[in-house]
Order: sequence, then structure tokens, then C-alpha cells
Amino acid sequence: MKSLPCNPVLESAQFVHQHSKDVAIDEAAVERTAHELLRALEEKPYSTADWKRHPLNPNTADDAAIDWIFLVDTLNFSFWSDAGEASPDRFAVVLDGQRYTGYWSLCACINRALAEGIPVTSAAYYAHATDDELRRIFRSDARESVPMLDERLAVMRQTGRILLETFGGSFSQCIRQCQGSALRLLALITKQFPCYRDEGAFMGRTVQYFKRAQILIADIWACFEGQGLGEFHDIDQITMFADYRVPQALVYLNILSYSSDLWALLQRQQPLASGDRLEQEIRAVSIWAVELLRRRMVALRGHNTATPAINAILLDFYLWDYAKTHTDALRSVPIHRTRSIFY
Ligand SMILES: Nc1nc2c(c(CN[C@H]3C=C[C@H](O)[C@@H]3O)cn2[C@@H]2O[C@H](COP(=O)(O)O)[C@@H](O)[C@H]2O)c(=O)[nH]1
Repeated sequence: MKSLPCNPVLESAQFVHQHSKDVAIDEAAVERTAHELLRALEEKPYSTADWKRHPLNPNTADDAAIDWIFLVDTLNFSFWSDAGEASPDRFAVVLDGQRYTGYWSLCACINRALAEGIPVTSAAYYAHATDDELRRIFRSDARESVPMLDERLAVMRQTGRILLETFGGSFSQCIRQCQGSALRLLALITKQFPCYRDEGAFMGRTVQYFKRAQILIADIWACFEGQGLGEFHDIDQITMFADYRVPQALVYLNILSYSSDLWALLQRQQPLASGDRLEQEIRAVSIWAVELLRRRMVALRGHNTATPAINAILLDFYLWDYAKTHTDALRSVPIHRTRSIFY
């Protein structure tokens, strides 16, 4: 089956990068990081097999895992805390004696509900559960509540009902309709599920980011290790996922540079509205920077099978995990603070 021509997210990223005023890419740092990452990947290969090693991720590749991934990526947004990254008050979930914050606190909420016998990953449940039932799933083990709780309930209901009414209640059916094409699945997700339609208006053009739609595809591909329902012949067309964590790592690695005005704004923790030009430049130029890094690493790797195959997904997962395991080092780089259901 012919795949779609190209990923609209990559075209959008290139367009915004061409007109970006406050965010730039340092080509020398891209070159340096390409070499460094290739060496790191030769020493410690990073592949889809790493996905199931995260303790909170499913460790099976079946329909239950698909349902889990679909619900988590429907809710995979806005975990940064008003109280501050290091605040003891920030939203947290304790599960099996471990305290989770950020993205992992979401996974802990879902796994805690499942452990309590609540079928939370079933669309038949979350499309019709009461406010009290859903609020209890996100209860906090700290002073702060989960950010954007009302929006989370709304997207669960909206998405659950669409899945029930149009796709028989399972995201596996959406995957099966796309003949193994990631770009067809990306188009289906962003057409059928409004909360995944992550777009912006930039210089009179509609630009696509599609962060949660792309990471949904990536998580399924990684969980299934590219087999069965996770097999996509065009998976390498998926781009980096424009969140608020990977840009922080890219700035730390000097690949991204911010204007002094933007740097000052972020350092005083000034919020950026969703759709603000600065927010879009950070997100889009991050996507383009990872694309340049990917192209360079693919070229340098050549046909050397000693390093695993490179694509934007694995680079993104690697950079995100790097940011999460180097929080002290990255503390000098401020994240941008945008409340959004898109990332
Ligand atoms: N670009 C990118 N963004 C990602 C992820 C993930 C989770 N993926 C992991 C799970 C399996 C894979 O192997 C990955 O290790 C979450 N996020 C975003 O980060 C933000 C949360 O940050 P913090 O508040 O610090 O936890 C929020 O916008 C969330 O949407 C990723 O991988 N890439």
C-alpha cells in the first residue's frame, strides 16, 4: 500500500525554523552530539527493547497493552508543577513504595487503579465513569492536585465515546485500518480524535505538531518492538515529540539556543500561552534540530550494524530519558511553562 507523501509535522517544523527569531540551532553542536551519541549507542545500544524495561510500562505486547498506551497517551500532557520542579508539594503518586512525579505519575495513577480492580483502560469504563470515580483515579499523595484535572476528565470522556462509537471500543481497530502505515495512522488519529489535533497558527499558516498522536504510534511501535500491531513500514517518518522536556535537553547540549529575551522570560518562569509565537518556535525548532541530528547520525553510521538503527523516535526517547536522569545538571536550563492538553 502506497504510504502518504510525507509527515506534515516535519514540513511545519522546517517552515517555523526558517522564520524563527528567538530560537536557533547550532550546527556545530549538532555535529558534536551526533558523534557523541553514536559512540554512546555503540557502547550501550538503545532500542525498542528498552521500552518495556520501564517499571510502569506494560511488559506484554497485546490488546491490553494497546488499551493502556492509548489511554496514557490521551492523558500524556502538562505535568509541570506550579509549585516548581523540586517542590515537595508537587503532584505525586506513591505506588509500591515508590514516589512518582511528572509523566510517570500519570502511569502510576493508571496502574494504581488497575491494581484496585478498576478497568480504567477500558473505553466502556472511562467514557461513562462518574466525575467522582475519575477524580479518585487521579488522587494525589502530595499537597498539589494533578494539573488540568477537568481537562483530563473531558478528553477521557470524549475520546472514550469516539472509540466506542466508531472503532468498536478498541484502538487496535484503528491500527488495523491503516495497513501498516504510521502516517496513515497519524492522519486517522488527528482526524478522528479532536484532543490529538495539536496544531498552531504561525505567520498565517496552520502548522502541525501532533505530539501525542506521534508518541502514541511510537509507544505502540516500541512496545511491540516493530512486530505485529507495532509493525509500520514508514515508522522512520515519525518526528521527535514536541514536549517541554526534550527542548531543555537540547538547550543543555547547546544544540538549541534561545535569545536573551526568551531566556530571561523563561528564567522568571513567565507562562507562555498555548499558541504563542515563542512557544511554537521552541517546539518546532526542537523538532527540526532532532531531524538534523538524525540525518547526521544516519550518514555517520552508514552501514555499520554495530550501532542500532537510528530514527527520530529512538533519539527522542534517549534524549527524554537523558533529561530525566540528569535533572540536577539540567536545572540550570528553564523549561517553558504552557498549560496545554497537547503535550
Ligand atoms: N518528547 C517526549 N516527551 C515525553 C516523553 C514521555 C514519556 N516517554 C517515555 C516512556 C517510554 C519511552 O521510552 C519514554 O522513556 C513523556 N513526555 C512528555 O514529557 C513531559 C513530561 O515531562 P516530566 O514533567 O519531566 O515528566 C510531558 O510533556 C509529556 O507529554 C518522551 O518519551 N518524549
